[in-house]
This record gives sequence, C-alpha cells and structure tokens, in this order.
Amino acid sequence: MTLRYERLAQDGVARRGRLHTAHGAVNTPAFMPVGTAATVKGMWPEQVKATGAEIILGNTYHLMLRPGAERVASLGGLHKFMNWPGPILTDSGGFQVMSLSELRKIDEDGVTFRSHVDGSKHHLTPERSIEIQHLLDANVTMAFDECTPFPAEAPVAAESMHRSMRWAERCKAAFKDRPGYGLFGIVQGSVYPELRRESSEWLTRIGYDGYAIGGLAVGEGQEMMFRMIEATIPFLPEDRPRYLMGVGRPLDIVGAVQRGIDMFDCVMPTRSGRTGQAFTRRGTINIRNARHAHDPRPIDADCSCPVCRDYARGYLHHLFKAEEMLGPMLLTAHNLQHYQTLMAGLRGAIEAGRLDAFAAEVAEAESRGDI
Ligand SMILES: C=CCOC(=O)Nc1nc2cc3[nH]c(NC)nc3cc2c(=O)[nH]1
Ligand SMILES: [Zn+2]
Repeated sequence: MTLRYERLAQDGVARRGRLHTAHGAVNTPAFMPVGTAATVKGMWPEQVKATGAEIILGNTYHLMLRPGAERVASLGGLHKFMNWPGPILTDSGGFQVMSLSELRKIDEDGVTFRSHVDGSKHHLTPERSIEIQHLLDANVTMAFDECTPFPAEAPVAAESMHRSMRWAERCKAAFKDRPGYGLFGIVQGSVYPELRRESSEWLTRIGYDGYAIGGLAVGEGQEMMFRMIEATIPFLPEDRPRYLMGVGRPLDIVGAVQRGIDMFDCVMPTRSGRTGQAFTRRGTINIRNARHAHDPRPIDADCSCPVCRDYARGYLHHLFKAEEMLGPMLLTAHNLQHYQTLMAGLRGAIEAGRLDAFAAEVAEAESRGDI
C-alpha cells in the first residue's frame, strides 16, 4: 500500500479520513473539481485552491488526444504543466472513450476509436491507459474499465463486469508502485447486487489503494444508486478509500457519504455554472431568469465566497445576458465553493457524530425553496 489512508472519525458507516499523497493530503469526504483538459474551466489554480479543493481530476481521454501524454510529460507532468501543485487523480479514459469518441470498437485487448478532436485513430488498452496516467504523473491512477451501459440484462452486465475485472488485473500488473502514488480498482455489476459483490470481492483479492464504484449515475436514479452502494460497501476493505464516480447533486453526495463513500467527482458545479445555474443552500437558481435582473442580493447570503461577498444577482444576470466571460467564471467559483462548504460540513458532522442531523438540515433547507 503506497497511498496511506487514515480514518480519523466514524459515524455509522460514514468515515472522516485523510488520504496522503506525494503532492499533499486530501481530507475526506472530498469533492474533486473536474479539470478535464488540464484546467478547471474558467478558474486559476489559486482560485480552485481557495475554494478548499485539495485534489482535482484530470481526464486521460482528452489529454491523450490533445496535447498528448508524452507532451505533458516533456513539460514536467500535469502538476507543473497546469500549475496545480496538489494531488491529482486521473480517470482511465474508458468512460469518455465510450461517451465522446466515434466509431469505437471494444474487444478483449481494449478499445479502438476515432478522436472527436480530429478523427485520428487510437487504440487504448489497460496497459496504455496506465502508461498515460504515469506520464501525466497522476497521484491516483484509475483502472481501465468498461462502464456497463444502463440498462443491461444480468448476463450482459456479468460479461461486461468480468472483462473489466480481467482488465483490472492487467492494470495492476502494469502499474509502477511509488510512495505517495496509488492505483484504484473500479467495481462494476450494473444494478445486480450479486454482480456488485462478485466484482468487489474480485478487486479486493487483487488489492488496490482505493476502490471506486463505477457504472452508476448513468440514469438508474438515486434510489437504485443508493441500493447499489449498500450492496457494494460491505464487500470492500474498510481501511481503504471508496470513490463514487460522477456524483453528483448535493443530496446525492450527502446520501452516499451516509452509506460509506469518501470521494466524489462531478461536472455539475462547473458545467452548470457556465450555463447560469447557481447552487444555494435552498436549491439552485438560474441567474438568467428575469426575476434576478434587479436583485441586489448575493446568490447566497450564507455563502462566504468572494462572489457572494462582492456581486449582486442583478450584476451576474447582466453578465450572462451580455454573454460576458466573467459570468461563467464567477458562477463556477461560487458553485465550487458551495460544494467545498458542503464537504467541510459533512466532515465536521461526522467528527461530531451528527451526520444524520446534518443530512436532514441540508434536505430541509433545499426543500424550503423561495430563493
Ligand atoms: C472518473 C474516474 C475514473 O473512472 C474511469 O476511468 N472509468 C469510469 N468512469 C466513470 C465515470 C462516470 N460518470 C458517471 N456519471 C456522470 N458515471 C460514471 C461511471 C464511470 C465508470 O463506471 N468508470
Ligand atoms: Zn458564494
């Protein structure tokens, strides 16, 4: 185990911990802003850090196509390249190849596809994915997997999961262990508890620095997602972090933390921020709505971020109507801060043994509306 994870407090199955990497520590539960093409869109790295984020996510698929993994390595690796000195987790590319590229073909060896950037042909295998993530100098490398499409019949989900497990073994064999760096396996199994158990036990036998739960947040709905988390967690090692990929809205994150999840990533705060959606404790607003045009109040009176300190909703409304680039920048900064404030609240609530009360407060505030 080359990525030390310490558990500092527990509240039910929820954990408050700390993951130690070569580029610094990550307090968990943690939310990772998505920095797809070596940038958290519209944010200077210093600003990302100021929101409280300690670790960001980079996308292998995008970076291998442009500027190329070897190019990033020749410019010092992703930390130097994008001036983010803190921990970085990179995905393995599997999910994005299947969702973004054209003309893709999956076989036992890997995935063949054409770039959505310039149509060039590429072949991504478990070994190449691990090599790319090494070239990027990722602190957390993700196993190359197939996110089983949803819905899928049980036999199809089983076949897909078994292939991902065979790929996971190849990733483990290809991964170069270094102190402060680690490899996470990814549990698959769609919405079938027995497949989730089989996948969890298979990965645990191989042994990873952390375990991600994949194949969720793909349209199955919150209730089924929570059921699959409950069907998976009991079969994962307690002394390693768990990472739920692609999640989610604030109440998804709260419910997943209550069920034992430690790490999250989601494009929601950044992507929706660029379209004018702002998160508040009482739910979301779309700043483009005419009702905000003359409103002197901040987005969220309870928010401590620079945007809520200095800017009125009416100004943000104007920026979006005028299609000024500062609009998406300010809303991104606020939304990321909103998510980090939620994570800090979750960590504090677990430490205080009051997670369920905190969860109820978040849900009640959101249901109150009138924002
Ligand atoms: C991103 C971290 C590393 O993940 C991988 O390299 N592979 C992978 N990514 C996913 C991403 C997802 N996003 C959502 N919903 C928005 N569901 C997802 C499921 C997967 C998955 O099963 N595998
Ligand atoms: Zn704010």
